[in-house]
Amino acid sequence: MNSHVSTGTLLVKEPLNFWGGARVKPKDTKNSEPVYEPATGRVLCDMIPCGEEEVDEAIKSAHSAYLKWSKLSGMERARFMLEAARIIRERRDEIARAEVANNGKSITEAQVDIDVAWQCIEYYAGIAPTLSGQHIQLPGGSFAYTRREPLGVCVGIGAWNYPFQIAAWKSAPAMACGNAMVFKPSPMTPVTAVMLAEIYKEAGVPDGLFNVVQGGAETGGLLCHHPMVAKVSFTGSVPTGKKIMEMAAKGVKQVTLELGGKSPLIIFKDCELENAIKGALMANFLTQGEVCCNGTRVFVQREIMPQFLEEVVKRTKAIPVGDPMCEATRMGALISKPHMEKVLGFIKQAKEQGAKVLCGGEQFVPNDPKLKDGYFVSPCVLDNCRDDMTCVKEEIFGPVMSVLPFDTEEEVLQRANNTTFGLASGVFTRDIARAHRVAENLQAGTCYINNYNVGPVEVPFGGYKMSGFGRENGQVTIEYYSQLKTVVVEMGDVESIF
Ligand SMILES: NC(=O)c1ccc[n+]([C@@H]2O[C@H](COP(=O)([O-])OP(=O)(O)OC[C@H]3O[C@@H](n4cnc5c(N)ncnc54)[C@H](O)[C@@H]3O)[C@@H](O)[C@H]2O)c1
Ligand SMILES: C[N+](C)(C)CCCC=O
Repeated sequence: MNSHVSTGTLLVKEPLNFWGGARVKPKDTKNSEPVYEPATGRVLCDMIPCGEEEVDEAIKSAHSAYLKWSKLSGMERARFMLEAARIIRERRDEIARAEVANNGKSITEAQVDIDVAWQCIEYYAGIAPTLSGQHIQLPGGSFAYTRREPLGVCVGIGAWNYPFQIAAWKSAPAMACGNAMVFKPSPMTPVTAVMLAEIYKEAGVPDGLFNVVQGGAETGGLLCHHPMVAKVSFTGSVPTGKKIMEMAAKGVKQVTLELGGKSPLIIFKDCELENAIKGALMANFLTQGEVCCNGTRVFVQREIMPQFLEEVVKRTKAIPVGDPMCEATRMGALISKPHMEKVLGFIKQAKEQGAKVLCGGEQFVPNDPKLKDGYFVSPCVLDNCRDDMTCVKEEIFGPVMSVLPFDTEEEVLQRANNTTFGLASGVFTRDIARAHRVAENLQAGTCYINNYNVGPVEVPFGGYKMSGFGRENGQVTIEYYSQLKTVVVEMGDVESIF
């Protein structure tokens, strides 16, 4: 793949599976599915799902790499990981362009995603040498110690909104702890995970340490049920997350679930309004609104509602939508035609239920003829929303902001928490005590104070309630990719009661 890919030019012909240290041709092409370039509607490549035999080969390849990798010291693992991070930095533009062609997000955002990916690998490379156990003194000179050990072969299953970044978020902590991984990207975005696999190989990790199998639900099921798999880390929707948990339960495998959300963003009248407006845009329109932690329920204190709406609508209308490979574009195309239709359906239903469209919410056809069949939707702000409307209750996963007025802190907290989701939340206020009180009382895995959707790799990310459990990023994720062994050492004689 070259770094000069522009919209409408990329065709992917190479095999997209990777195990044993090389790309692997699919055994059977009969269930092949076309993969589209969202900006043009053109076929980019075929996704050919892996069957039982291929999944088994990939897992066995991972297991043999695990036996070698888990015996390395943290410093040794870190060296390979730092080299992988360096190669990603070097190939940033090429990977970002492939991501844009496959996902439809703007090149500006894709470049940030690739940066976050290498930062994540670099971060966990830094942690790998620090992994250690504890020494516990016992009576009579005896003692115990703990060893932090890897789990074995871990499976990563990804969503389509951050394809490369999700693969890095899962593989980096897994590898730092001494595990191997078999990763399955979404069938809609099969292109870039295999680039990560090639980069790890180039960095010198053992063949089989990071593998990619392509496929959808069936392949995902084969991975979850495989007896040699110790853990499944899943990113995707709540309904699929429930199935993953059921499958993992059969083999008593550990699970991390990074699921969906319908997060509240609360804007108090004492906020710095300019920042709150920028925050609301960042909370809703990154990656065409296809972001799990988006703050799509924007609660605005009644007194500042007119100014907020005027400015937010003005700036939403000014968002440049179009060719995602252009530097000036700030919003690209949605992932697929059915998804675009689903998002437009949510907007239609919102209007039927009484919401007022202040801007956008329509299919958008850019002037450039090559984009005429792309899946573009103009970013939408909905007013007159009520808590019982579908657009306020369900995850739309598109560029749709629902704005809701509120009067008091107590009231808004109750309404913000009135959801089965709990991924993220946000609050804008100048009152420091209020900010921390609200953060404490919001039922969500993350609360942003006076910002939204910033995601440094050093801080843990994950859900409360039905948005899942386990964490990605931050030091705590080590807990989710390792297990603790206790070794008890007797220095005297055995005292037996028998
Ligand atoms: N919390 C997070 O970190 C996070 C991040 C990104 C996306 N998401 C969520 O992901 C969703 C959008 O992604 P999606 O549409 O790809 O989700 P999805 O649940 O449809 O699919 C996710 C992955 O699961 C696989 N899969 C589907 N059925 C399966 C089964 N029965 N067994 C095993 N694997 C199966 C898919 O092939 C895909 O790889 C949204 O709800 C979004 O909020 C969450
Ligand atoms: C926008 N963040 C903070 C990068 C999170 C992306 C992960 C969820 O879809």
